[in-house]
Amino acid sequence: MRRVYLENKEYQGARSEFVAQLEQLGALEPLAGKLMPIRDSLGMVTAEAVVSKSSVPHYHASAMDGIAVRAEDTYQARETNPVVLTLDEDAVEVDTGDPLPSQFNAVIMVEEVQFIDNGKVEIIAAASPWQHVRAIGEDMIKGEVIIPSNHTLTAPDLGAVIAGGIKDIEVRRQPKVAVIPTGSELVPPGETPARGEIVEFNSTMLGGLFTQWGALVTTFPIIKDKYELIRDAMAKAVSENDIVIVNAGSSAGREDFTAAALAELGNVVTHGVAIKPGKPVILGYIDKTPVIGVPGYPVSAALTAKLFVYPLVRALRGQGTAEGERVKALLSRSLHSTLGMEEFVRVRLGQVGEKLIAAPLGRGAGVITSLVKADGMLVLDRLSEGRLAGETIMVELFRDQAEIRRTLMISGSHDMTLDIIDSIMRERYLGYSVASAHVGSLGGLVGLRDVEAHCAGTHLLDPASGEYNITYVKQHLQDKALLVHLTYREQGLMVAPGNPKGIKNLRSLAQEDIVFINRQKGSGTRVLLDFRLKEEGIDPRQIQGYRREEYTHLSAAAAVANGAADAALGIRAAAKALGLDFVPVDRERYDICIPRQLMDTPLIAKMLEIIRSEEFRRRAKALGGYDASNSGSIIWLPGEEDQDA
Ligand SMILES: Nc1nc2c(c(=O)[nH]1)N[C@H]1C(S)=C(S)[C@@H](COP(=O)(O)OP(=O)(O)OC[C@H]3O[C@@H](n4cnc5c(N)ncnc54)[C@H](O)[C@@H]3O)O[C@H]1N2
Ligand code: MOO
Repeated sequence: MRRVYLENKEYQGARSEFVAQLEQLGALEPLAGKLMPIRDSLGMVTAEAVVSKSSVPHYHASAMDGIAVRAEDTYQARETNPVVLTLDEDAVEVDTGDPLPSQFNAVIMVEEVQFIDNGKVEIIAAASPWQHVRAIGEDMIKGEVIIPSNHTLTAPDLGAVIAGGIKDIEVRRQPKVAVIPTGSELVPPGETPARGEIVEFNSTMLGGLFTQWGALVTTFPIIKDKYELIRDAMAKAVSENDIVIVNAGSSAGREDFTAAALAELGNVVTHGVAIKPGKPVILGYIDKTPVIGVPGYPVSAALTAKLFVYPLVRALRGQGTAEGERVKALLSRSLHSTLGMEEFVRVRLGQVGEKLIAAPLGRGAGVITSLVKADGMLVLDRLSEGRLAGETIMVELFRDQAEIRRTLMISGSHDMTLDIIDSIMRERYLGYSVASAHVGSLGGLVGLRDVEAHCAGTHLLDPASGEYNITYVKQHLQDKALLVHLTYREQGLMVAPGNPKGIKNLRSLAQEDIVFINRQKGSGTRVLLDFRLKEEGIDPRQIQGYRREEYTHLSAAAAVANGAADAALGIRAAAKALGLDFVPVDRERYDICIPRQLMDTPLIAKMLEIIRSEEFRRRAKALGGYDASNSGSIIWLPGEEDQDA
């Protein structure tokens, strides 16, 4: 019998309920302390306050190189009335850190002392008592608390503890967390997966997160989707660990056993929370050990670990709850969300003038690279159906803002050469990078009106003139922006290797035995196709598959590669990437539109330098189908006569 019972609990409520039940069991008490050498304690949490065993300094010490004196002897000293002191009687030479001889109470810096003959010195200014002296206990006093309890130890903390005369301190035992990867389709890292098999990587990612959070991680070998195996692994893990994570098998599939096994051995508090991704998460415990079933998709796994496991690790370590830093940002494009679900969206961030712009990354729960690229994460409230482009949203930061200010935000149409700009930027200017927010050519230009990116990539053909981009920039940005050329790229028909159907040109698409796949309306490629069909007098209705649409060059290429279509219009680089043949149709101009007010900013200057470099041209050419020989030339400046590259 297949029993499907996924709840849909509200997130905050589900988390509080789980934590409350664990607290009631006494499962979240901070772990006991153990004595540990201070040198090994970085990042550990103190189990008790650390009290200084000695004062620092433990003697009155000279703070400067100079002479120790009795302040009273110097009170009469003036420039007009120098006081002469006899060394080894009224004064004694000392160096920084030396004990201050007991008969003295002040130090005069050597620069202010005039050495004269016969062991005499002359001074021309009065010294005040205790000047340039580090008195006993200036830093810490014996018996004083140097480090409080439940404090996460930093590098200066370790120094201070040693200065206080202490070698070993009581730090909390690190929570032991077991990670059990499950799934019959999984193969260990390094093996080549057959069709239907997946390389197991979640346990490495999850283990890494738990290690960063201060846990000691044990990773189990891959457990097959067999009820008894999962149950037994869970039982073993619980007996040896403080927290147990079972990865995958959390949902409603025929081989999803985690919840049932947990129910047999212990208690399931919640199965299913209204969050996206991460919905099928399982929260429960066996005896006093929390057991969390995190979903198999990597983004769901990482997110549910952060939402539900991180607070437990912190509690066991004796740390309070932690909230990441949140800042206001403007959304670069509209996002829809499901009413009733709290949705977490990874974003790239860029600072454009005064505005922080958030560009959403891929939302699929299986897209682990969205976590790799993310600068932060935003939450779409469960009571909202989405947010519009330009709305202010709160973003939790993953990177510091200084780094974000070194990010060039390019919106508009995506192109593979933007990745080259990013690579060169990172190689030449450490800490700098490029974030691209794909909103389509037209969307990019419209966004520049409100300066929501530093620049935008565009390849919009004006069917009236046969010219690229200029009309559109004039129309949407008037004299507020200029156009810089990036590259020409070849558009053509992507066909199966060897071109088995003998496709020669656009006219071939009208043949009965040819199945085409199109790009979405509004894309530059679609505009180009329709323009050329009209030019050649081909009726779209003659083309089989004209109404089937793909959204990117690569997905159109993939449709040809897997036989779903015989041809698609796209750039040569996409055909090359998927090993397809290519029948050239046209060359289109891809330019970058830059708001005038940003022309002199360092990020734009760096980009221009990069796209004018030989290296950029060479790497673009290597992609196939690109001609960047004029990259960086100014195509159009407002107020000037139109000109072409
Ligand atoms: N009918 C329904 N189907 C699904 C639902 C649902 O509510 N009803 N939920 C979907 C959601 S949301 C998620 S998330 C996934 C979670 O599924 P499971 O936790 O059962 O995980 P699996 O199906 O076993 O795996 C999903 C996916 O992730 C890959 N995976 C698993 N473990 C690893 C690993 N250690 N390393 C790398 N990749 C891993 C696995 O191969 C699958 O591709 O269910 C949806 N379905
Ligand atoms: O909720 Mo699932 O975790 O989106 O992929």
